[in-house]
Amino acid sequence: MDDLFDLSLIPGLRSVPAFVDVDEERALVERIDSLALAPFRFQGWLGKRLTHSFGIHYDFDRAALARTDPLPPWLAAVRDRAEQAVGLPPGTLEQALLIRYDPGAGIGWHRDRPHFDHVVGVSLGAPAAMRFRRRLGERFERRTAPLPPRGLYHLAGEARYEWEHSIAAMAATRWSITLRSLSGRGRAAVGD
Ligand SMILES: O=C(O)CCC(=O)C(=O)O
Ligand SMILES: [Fe+2]
Repeated sequence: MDDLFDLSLIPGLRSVPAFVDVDEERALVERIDSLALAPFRFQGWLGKRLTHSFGIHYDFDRAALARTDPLPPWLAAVRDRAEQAVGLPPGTLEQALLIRYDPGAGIGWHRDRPHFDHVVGVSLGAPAAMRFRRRLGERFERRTAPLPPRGLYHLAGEARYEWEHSIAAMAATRWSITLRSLSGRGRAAVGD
């Protein structure tokens, strides 16, 4: 874990700058693009980003969590390495959410659903930045973390639970692999 470093921006936010190499990035992008990516749905709204989930599926329309197709081998391999990189036990990151942000697509301010606990992301394609904010009285305290292509980030603790995050609309295409563990609430929701 020597290459995992604390961005020092927010406790709980850590990164691995070159988690995948250029050849692997190209292969992963091809794999993601070959999936049936669908516009992200939120309470009847269609988002601009395209997504596909494995392992666990969260249906925002029905606010229900359910098990879905297991991670295919190429994705399970990334998941296994990500767990090792951040020091989580094997099999902890049960959900993989694949996203393609075409030009104009981003993700608005949010905290990830309470059904999930650890959040580990891998960035592919165009560089982006993850913006963080947390309310401080009348205003927001803000931080910005770079999301370089091929890098991994880990959100836990304060960065995960006390801060909201967002990504501004992209100018060029970015793909991401977001791996998440289930919280106690999430495990109860899927019937574990
Ligand atoms: O694309 C990313 O790296 C972040 C996605 C995200 O924040 C989410 O799906 O909750
Ligand atoms: Fe998120």
